[in-house]
Amino acid sequence: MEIDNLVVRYGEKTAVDGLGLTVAAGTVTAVLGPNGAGKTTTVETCEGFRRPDSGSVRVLGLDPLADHDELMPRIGVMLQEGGAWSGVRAVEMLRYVATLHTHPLDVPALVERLDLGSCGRTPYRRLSGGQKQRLSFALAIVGRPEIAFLDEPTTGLDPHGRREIWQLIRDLRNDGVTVVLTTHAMDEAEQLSDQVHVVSAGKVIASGTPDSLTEHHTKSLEDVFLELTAPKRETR
Ligand SMILES: Nc1ncnc2c1ncn2[C@@H]1O[C@H](COP(=O)(O)OP(=O)(O)OP(=O)(O)O)[C@@H](O)[C@H]1O
Repeated sequence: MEIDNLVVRYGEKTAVDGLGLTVAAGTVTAVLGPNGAGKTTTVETCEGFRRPDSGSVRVLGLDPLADHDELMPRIGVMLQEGGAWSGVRAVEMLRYVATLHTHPLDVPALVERLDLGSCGRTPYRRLSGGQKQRLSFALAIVGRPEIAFLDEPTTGLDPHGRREIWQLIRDLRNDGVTVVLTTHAMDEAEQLSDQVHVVSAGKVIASGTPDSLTEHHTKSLEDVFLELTAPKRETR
């Protein structure tokens, strides 16, 4: 995936301001940044949900807007919220989405791994936050995507759910799937990613492997992040 000099505005607000990054196939990339840095907007542009004001985005060599129909079956998307109809039952929704794909994952196995069995007949709107999160993850991967975009995949999960999702992300990488995730959990980025990009005010301000950014783990990724994104003080 390649993003080059991307600019996305909401009216007067420039959410993404000349952002560029490349994601190598078969790797896990974490996009970190303070609230409002432009991560979700960038990812949504890659998914074809937003139109760039300038710059370009290529995903699997395709333009997310012009090649939308060709790209959509090949990508998996986990949004920060939503993604299912409020009245639909959890497992029904997963089964339905599986039928839209040619070679879906085995739904009962996915239900078991993500512990969705006990809430399988619960309407989406009545699921707990963690159950919604696990269902959204399942919906993103059930179609065996070539690239999975995961927006804060473990926010609100208990430690068991978090570890299960981490393992599933590792399994995706082992199967050759490219994973792009946004997260505020520094341990998650450190544990899972091959490459980290730190975004601030709509631009990439640092990139590297967790090892290089933490200077061979002599610092924590959280300290590196805090240094990089500290508000600038006026000097007189
Ligand atoms: N639909 C919208 N209309 C207007 N402004 C928006 C819209 N979506 C996002 N923004 C603004 O664009 C900026 C970037 O938002 P974005 O959601 O991309 O950031 P983020 O890095 O994902 O933040 P967070 O970590 O809080 O999820 C923010 O200032 C936000 O208020």
